[in-house]
Amino acid sequence: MEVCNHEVTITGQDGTPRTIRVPVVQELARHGTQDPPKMFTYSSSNVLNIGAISCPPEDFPWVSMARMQSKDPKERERELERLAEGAKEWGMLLVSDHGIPFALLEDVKEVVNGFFRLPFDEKKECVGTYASIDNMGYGRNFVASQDQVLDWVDRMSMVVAPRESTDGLNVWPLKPSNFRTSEIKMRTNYYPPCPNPNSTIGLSPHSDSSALTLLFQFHSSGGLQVLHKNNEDWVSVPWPVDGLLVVVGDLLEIMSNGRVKSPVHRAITQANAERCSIALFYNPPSSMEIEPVKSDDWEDAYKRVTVGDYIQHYYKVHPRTTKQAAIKFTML
Ligand SMILES: O=C(O)CCC(=O)C(=O)O
Ligand SMILES: [Fe+2]
Repeated sequence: MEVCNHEVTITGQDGTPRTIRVPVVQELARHGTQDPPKMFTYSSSNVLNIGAISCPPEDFPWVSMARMQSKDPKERERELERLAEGAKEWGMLLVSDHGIPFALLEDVKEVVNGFFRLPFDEKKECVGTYASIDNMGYGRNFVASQDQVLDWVDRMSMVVAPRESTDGLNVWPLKPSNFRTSEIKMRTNYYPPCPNPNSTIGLSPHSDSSALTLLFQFHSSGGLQVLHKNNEDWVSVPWPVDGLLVVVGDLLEIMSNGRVKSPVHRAITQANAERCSIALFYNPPSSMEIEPVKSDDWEDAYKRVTVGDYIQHYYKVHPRTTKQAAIKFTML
């Protein structure tokens, strides 16, 4: 079998960058690999427990955009309270009645599927080269060291806003031609089926460095799990197919002075199903300084930080470490 590889630059212990080659998981799946390479599998000394409890949809927080924009101030207020409660307890919530036409979401799926269905060489060719701390372009999830167990995912990431920004625009795929219609910063995650879902992970546990993330998935077969902040249980997110999911990111945790927390989440793999998700990351400009909101009844827990400095730090420690280690950078 001819193996296609992503080229990944890692920084060695002595600080020198080195390029390593990592198999493209979509290609492994396409060739019907029954035994994922060791670099993707957790062993008995390095245990992965993908179990999670299920959560009835009515117990998971959601808000209605329609009610949030209601003419009735009481209804708006009630919905805002639900939003605040959900964000505080879970750090994420589903959004219904979002008003985005189903047909438009279907078009987005079609375009992203169109990209991932291209042969590997064409995908590589039609997405320009890139070099950035946050892994823009067509490639894979972060690789910090050669000893790391790698995630079973291929990704495409690009900076798409502000409009005048040229940062990352060279990674806009040229095919399919309608890929250029969006104005937002996005990352697509493609998780091929994996014959070994109990010893691989689609996306390792992480919190998002963003202020807010908006997530959209193509299949309701499941895959996203969130760590509940109180009991530290992994919970499968009960995510309906047309629902959007809003996730609190680290920057919002800092700005809210810890009133809302960015949740740790992960994506598992599935034996017989592929899955695709799109994440839109919303950040203030990188030169902006953010500071925790002050109030008399809440003790200051975070420092002022420049967005760019935080993101730089996040990617320096990511994914070798836990969320706590990343956000500690800004804690008093
Ligand atoms: O695939 C998913 O549902 C989660 C994606 C995600 O967490 C991310 O891209 O940061
Ligand atoms: Fe995430």
